[in-house]
Amino acid sequence: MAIVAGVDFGTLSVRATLVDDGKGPLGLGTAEYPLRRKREDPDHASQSHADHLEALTLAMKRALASAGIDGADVAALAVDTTGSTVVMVDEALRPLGDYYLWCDHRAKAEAERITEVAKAENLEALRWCGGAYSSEFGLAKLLHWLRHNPDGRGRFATALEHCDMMVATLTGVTHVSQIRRSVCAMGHKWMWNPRWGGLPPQDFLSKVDPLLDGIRDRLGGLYGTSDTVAGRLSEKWAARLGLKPGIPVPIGALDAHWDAIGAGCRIGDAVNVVGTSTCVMAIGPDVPPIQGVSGVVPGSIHPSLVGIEAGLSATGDMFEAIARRAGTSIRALSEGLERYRPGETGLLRLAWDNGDRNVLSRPDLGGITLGWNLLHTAQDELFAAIEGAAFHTRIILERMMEGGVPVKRVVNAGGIPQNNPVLNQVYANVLGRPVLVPDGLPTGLGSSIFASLAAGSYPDVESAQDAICRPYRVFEPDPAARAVYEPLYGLFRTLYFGFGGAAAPAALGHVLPELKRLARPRS
Ligand SMILES: Nc1ncnc2c1ncn2[C@@H]1O[C@H](COP(=O)(O)OP(=O)(O)O)[C@@H](O)[C@H]1O
Ligand SMILES: O=C(CO)[C@@H](O)[C@@H](O)COP(=O)(O)O
Repeated sequence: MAIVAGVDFGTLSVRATLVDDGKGPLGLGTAEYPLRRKREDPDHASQSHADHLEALTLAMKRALASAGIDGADVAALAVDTTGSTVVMVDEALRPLGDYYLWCDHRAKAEAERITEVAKAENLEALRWCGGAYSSEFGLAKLLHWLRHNPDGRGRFATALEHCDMMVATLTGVTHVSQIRRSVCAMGHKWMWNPRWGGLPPQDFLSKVDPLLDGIRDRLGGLYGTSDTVAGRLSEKWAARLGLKPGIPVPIGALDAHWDAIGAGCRIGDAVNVVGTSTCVMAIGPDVPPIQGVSGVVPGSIHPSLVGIEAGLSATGDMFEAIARRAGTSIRALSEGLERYRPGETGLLRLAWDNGDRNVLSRPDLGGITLGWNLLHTAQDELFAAIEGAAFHTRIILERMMEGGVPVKRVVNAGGIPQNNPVLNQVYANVLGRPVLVPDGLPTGLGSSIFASLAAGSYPDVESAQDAICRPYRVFEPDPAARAVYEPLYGLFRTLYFGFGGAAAPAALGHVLPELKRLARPRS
C-alpha cells in the first residue's frame, strides 16, 4: 500500500488529493486560475499554461499541509484535466499562446467543415463521435488556430491536450518526439481509434483544409491508456511540488472519465459528473456508435473497456450566472431550495446557455426560460434550471439506453452533488429512479486510483476502486413527483427538439441562432 497524489484540473481550479490507497483520503489542496472570457465574443474561453502550473504548485503545497505528511512519502502522481483543452506548442513544447478551453466555441466553422467533409467521405469516425464533429473538439480548435495565426505557423510543432501537456511537463519532456498521448482525450476529442488505425486518414484531413497537410505525423507520439506509466517526475518538478523525484506518472485522461472511476463506475452504471458542465459517463465491453452521443471510445474511462461520454455544455456555470445576474452567490441563492415542489415555479428552463453538446450537438443554441410572470424570482429560475438540467440528462440517458447501453444504476458524481442535495433529489424525481451519491467524494479521487495503479498497489481498476471508493448515499424518487414530472418532461422534449431543430417540421430551429446573429456587432 502507498500514499499517492491525484491531481484534477477543473474549469476554474486544480485540486490535489492525497490518498492512503489502503485506507482513504488524507488531505486536499485547491487553487484557482483565471478563465479568460470576452463579453464581445462569448465563444472565447482561454487559460494559460503558466497559471495552471502556478496553481498546481500551490494546491500540492496545501494538500501536503492538510494531510500533514512529508511529500517524500508520496509514491505516485496522476493528472486529469478538462478537455478538449488544447495548446499549440513548438518543438520544445513551449506554448505558442493560451489554451483553447473545452468550452471555447470559436471553432464553429471549422467543426462544421470537418463534419461536412466527413459526411461526404462517409468517414467511419464521425459515427463514433455521435454524427457531428463539435467545435469543442481538438481538430476544430487546431484548424481555427492555424487559420487565425499565420505568423505562428512556422514555429508550430504540434497540438497537445491539457492532460498530455501536464504529464509531459511534470516528467521533463523537452522535445515533441517524446510525447505520450492519452487515448481517452485523443479518442473522444480527436477521432483517434485503433479501429481505423489511429487518427483519421491524412487525405481526409487535407480535404478539410490544406492547412492540415502533414498534421497526422505532427500529432504523433505514444498513445496509451491510463494504466501505462508515461514517465517519472522530474527533479525540477519534484522540487517545485515538494515531492520525490522519479515517482511514476501515468498517462493522463479527461477529468470526467476519472471522476466516473472515482465514483465507483462499473458496467451497468451511468455516472453524471455534475460540475461546471455535465458529463454523462458509462462503460461497456462492446458498445456500438450512438447518434447524438459524442463519444464511444475503447480504453477511455476504463483501460480495458469501451467508454461512453455525452453531456451538457453548461450546468454549474449556468447556476452561477443566474446568481450573478441577481447580484448574489450560488450558495446564498441555494438556501431554501428544498421548499420547492416539483414544477412549482411554472417555468421551463433549457440549459443551453453554452449551446447544446448532446444529443443535438448545436453550439449555436442559447438558454431559454419559458413561463415568466411578474412575481418570479432568481431562486425560481435556479430551481427551474436544476429541473432543466435533470430533464436534459434524461434525454441523454434515454438516447444511451436506446443505443444499447444498459443503465441499471444512476450515480451523481462531480462537485455539485456533494454540496446540493436538492439537485440530487430533483434528478431522482425526474429520472424516476434512485440516484446514488458517493458520500464525501473528494474531487480527484479517480485520479488517485490511477496513481495507485502506477504505484503498483493494485493489479486492476476494480480492486483499487474496492479499496478507495466511498460508500453511496441514496436519493429515492418521490412517487408523487412523477405526476408532475412526466407531463413536464413531455413538454421539455417538445421544446428541446423544437428549438433544437430536430423535430419535423423543424419550425423553430432557426430562432436561437438568428438571435445570436443579430446580436453580433455590425461592421
Ligand atoms: N451549491 C451549489 N449548487 C449548485 N452549483 C454549485 C454549488 N456550488 C458550486 N456550484 C457550481 O459548481 C461549479 C464547479 O463544479 P466543480 O465540480 O466543483 O468544478 P469543475 O466543474 O471545475 O470540476 C461552478 O460552476 C459553481 O458555480
Ligand atoms: O468534456 C469534458 C470531458 O470530456 C470536460 O472536461 C468538460 O466538460 C469540463 O468539465 P468540468 O465541468 O470542468 O468538470
